[in-house]
Amino acid sequence: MKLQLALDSSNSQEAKRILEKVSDLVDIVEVGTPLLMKEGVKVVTEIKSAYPQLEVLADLKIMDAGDIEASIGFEAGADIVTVLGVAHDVTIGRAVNQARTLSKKVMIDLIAVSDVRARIDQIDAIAPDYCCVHTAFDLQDHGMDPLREIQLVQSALKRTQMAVAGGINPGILPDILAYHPAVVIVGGFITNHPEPRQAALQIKELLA
Ligand SMILES: O=C(CO)[C@H](O)[C@H](O)COP(=O)(O)O
Repeated sequence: MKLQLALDSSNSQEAKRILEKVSDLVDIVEVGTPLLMKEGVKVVTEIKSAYPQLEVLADLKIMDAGDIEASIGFEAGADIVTVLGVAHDVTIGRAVNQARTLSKKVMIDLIAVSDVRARIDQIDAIAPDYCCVHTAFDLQDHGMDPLREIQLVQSALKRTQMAVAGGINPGILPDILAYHPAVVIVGGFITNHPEPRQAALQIKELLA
């Protein structure tokens, strides 16, 4: 099971300071959407060259032009790019083809997919690398319970591995781990913690 650290600060210096403290504890470092919007894909290049041993995910949340936008992330040094599950199948397929050509990976983000039961089979048929059950930032204080969706996705996926994201902390993590996700994505619990390393160690202990 991999730990993905989401760096969603819009300030790359701050994001890099946190990464420096926990880089030995994480498997994948995510350059978050706010950071990409503010500073561009050059942050992906900088982080990949500073930490070549880590996988770097560019959270591009691609919605169209799957091959063009995925290659922007891959050419910048990303190992994985994200594509929205609400995008058309052809968009997901083009991003996946691009990834296969370059020996890279695609993670599909199920954020805002209304009928997950129907969509998950269609996405799995395209065989991206990961499919992420994601509780949106904007819903995290609305008492969302992701476990039902996690269970549904885990039982439906045949060709694709499951990732889980959105407000993950040590309180909910044990319940999530019961569904054996391939990737656990943690952002704010680590990055907003007064002691990010302590927070990351707490998560690692639960993953062990
Ligand atoms: O993609 C994201 C928001 O759209 C975040 O990176 C993801 O939700 C993880 O961060 P957190 O643990 O703070 O929710």
